[in-house]
Amino acid sequence: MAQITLQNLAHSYKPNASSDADFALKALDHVWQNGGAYALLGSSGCGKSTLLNIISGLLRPSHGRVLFGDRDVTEAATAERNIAQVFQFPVVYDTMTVGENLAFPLRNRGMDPAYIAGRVQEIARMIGMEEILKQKARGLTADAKQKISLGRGMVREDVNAILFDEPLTVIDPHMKFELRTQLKALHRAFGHTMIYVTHDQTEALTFADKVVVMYDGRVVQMGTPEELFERPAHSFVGYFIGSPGMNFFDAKIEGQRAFVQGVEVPLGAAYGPVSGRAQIGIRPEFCVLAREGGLPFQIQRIEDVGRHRIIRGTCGDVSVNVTLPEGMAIDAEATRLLFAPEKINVYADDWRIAPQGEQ
Ligand SMILES: Nc1ncnc2c1ncn2[C@@H]1O[C@H](COP(=O)(O)OP(=O)(O)OP(=O)(O)O)[C@@H](O)[C@H]1O
Repeated sequence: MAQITLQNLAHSYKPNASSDADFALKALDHVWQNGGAYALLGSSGCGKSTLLNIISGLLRPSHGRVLFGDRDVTEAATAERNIAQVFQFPVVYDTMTVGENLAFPLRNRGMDPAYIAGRVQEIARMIGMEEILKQKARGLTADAKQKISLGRGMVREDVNAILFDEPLTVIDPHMKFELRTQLKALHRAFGHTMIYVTHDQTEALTFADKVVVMYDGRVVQMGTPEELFERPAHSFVGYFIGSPGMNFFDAKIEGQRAFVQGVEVPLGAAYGPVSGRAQIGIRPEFCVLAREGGLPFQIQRIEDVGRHRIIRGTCGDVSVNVTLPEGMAIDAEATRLLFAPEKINVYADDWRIAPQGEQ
């Protein structure tokens, strides 16, 4: 296993890239710690596959270096990098049995047969396939075949990293949770460095210790699920993480106060001068309906989403979502919206700014 370091890495598919817009992956420096479980999250086209392909060696970056431990592998082919990969669609040999498929990467490297047998048993147990090890893969469902692909991705103990590219795409929705849980268990048991690409925030947040959020070719934040929720570093993270995402208001910031639509909103901490477009961001979970104070609020509709309800409304011309906790009644006379001051984040040109005194 190895720590993976990306040094001043960037990639353009164009031969003579000049502007920022020409880069599918904008310059980044980043370290993936040995043994970490990472998710690479972002919407379609933000550069996730480009980054993953550079790490796996399928794509040579136009700028910068990739290190595995101390070794510069920028020019090294995939086979030399000693990584396992699991793709969107199952890659399974139909003519082989389930057990032979799982054993394939080990046999290929001439490992000891007794070791292979033990390791295949161990993996089969973890993916729930012990009973069908002798069955041919032909005729198995797409779910089952993808489970084999996942198992085969995990079978080698000596890989530098395991890369997953949207591995649950073909999996039935009710199976996704089970497989994610299994992957998490496999990570705990074997401690491999794992990088898991997805555009699904639930998959990212349940799988990873650290989530790397990409937007428009840039890594905009790398953090724990809690950090992404509490302190989104970029407005995109605020929108993208959470259901529904964060509410944003244009604001004027003065010390420990914001002014939104002419109304004073107390902040949880003091801020220095803000340059650029200033906004405050507040999650729907931290907004409260009231009869007085705060901003004028008009309810448009109420959605029941199981355990809680979401109130969709407006403050002036800004659409706002409010999450109403389970069991709480809606006050029909509430026409104002209050925010929990300590839960408000302040943004300048989409980037979060730290309040005074924050480390
Ligand atoms: N081979 C290529 N040649 C030229 N442009 C490419 C190539 N592959 C990707 N791109 C462009 O690079 C950008 C990033 O694409 P990439 O596939 O890395 O995004 P992604 O986040 O993985 O998207 P998806 O989730 O849809 O796979 C996109 O604008 C895409 O059109």
